[in-house]
Amino acid sequence: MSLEIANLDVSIDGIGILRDVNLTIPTGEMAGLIGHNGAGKTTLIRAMMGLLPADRGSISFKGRDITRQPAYKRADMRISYMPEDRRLIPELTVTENMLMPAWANNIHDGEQRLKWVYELMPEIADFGQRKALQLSGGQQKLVALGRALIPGREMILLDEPFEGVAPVLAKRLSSVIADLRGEGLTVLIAESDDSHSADLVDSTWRIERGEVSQGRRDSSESSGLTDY
Ligand SMILES: Nc1ncnc2c1ncn2[C@@H]1O[C@H](COP(=O)(O)OP(=O)(O)OP(=O)(O)O)[C@@H](O)[C@H]1O
Repeated sequence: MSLEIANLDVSIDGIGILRDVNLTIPTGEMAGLIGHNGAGKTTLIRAMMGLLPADRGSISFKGRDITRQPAYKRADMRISYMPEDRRLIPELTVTENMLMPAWANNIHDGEQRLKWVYELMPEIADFGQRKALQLSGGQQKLVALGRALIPGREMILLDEPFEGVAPVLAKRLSSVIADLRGEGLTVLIAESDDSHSADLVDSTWRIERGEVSQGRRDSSESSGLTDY
């Protein structure tokens, strides 16, 4: 098992947000985390990244308890995430933005990994010398995915990657994520509904008011999602 979250409680400013979360993803699999706005997707991803402390419970990655490991250690473990709001540095070029995590985390083969990312997404190589502020929101999402892939070689957490992206670019993002299959990467995709992730994932988890339950795909259901 790659990721194992057990009995996790997380609060923000003393208000309980996540309650008794249990979630597992086997190594190399893709999982969907589906929940409405405010359900707790970002909070769970931030807790997994070590950006929010756990009140109770544990987060383990490849058998190692990382619950209280500081956030910067995630890059050492090759875990990375793509924030919902992209967080590119507008005045830097696309290439500089992509290499930023390599510079910040002493990743020595960053340039080599960048080359691989550019092969995966040739369209972003084409605007590598442009400043991030010159790109559309959807193009910035592609760059943010590429940037997450520089350190994220074991696991990447994608926070609403399709949100606000025009259909044609969302399709492209889906196909890039599908191409990651076979790379041995463990992937979590948070989405408000499963419209883009349904065809990508091996398992689906639903989050509602900070509580997580496992769902499965069922072709007989029009929604495509059924509770166990
Ligand atoms: N900094 C904060 N201070 C107080 N409450 C917060 C903070 N961040 C999130 N919350 C609360 O935590 C709950 C979960 O929010 P979260 O952002 O994790 O949801 P989400 O599923 O990612 O939704 P969205 O798609 O809207 O980002 C919400 O009720 C939200 O109001």
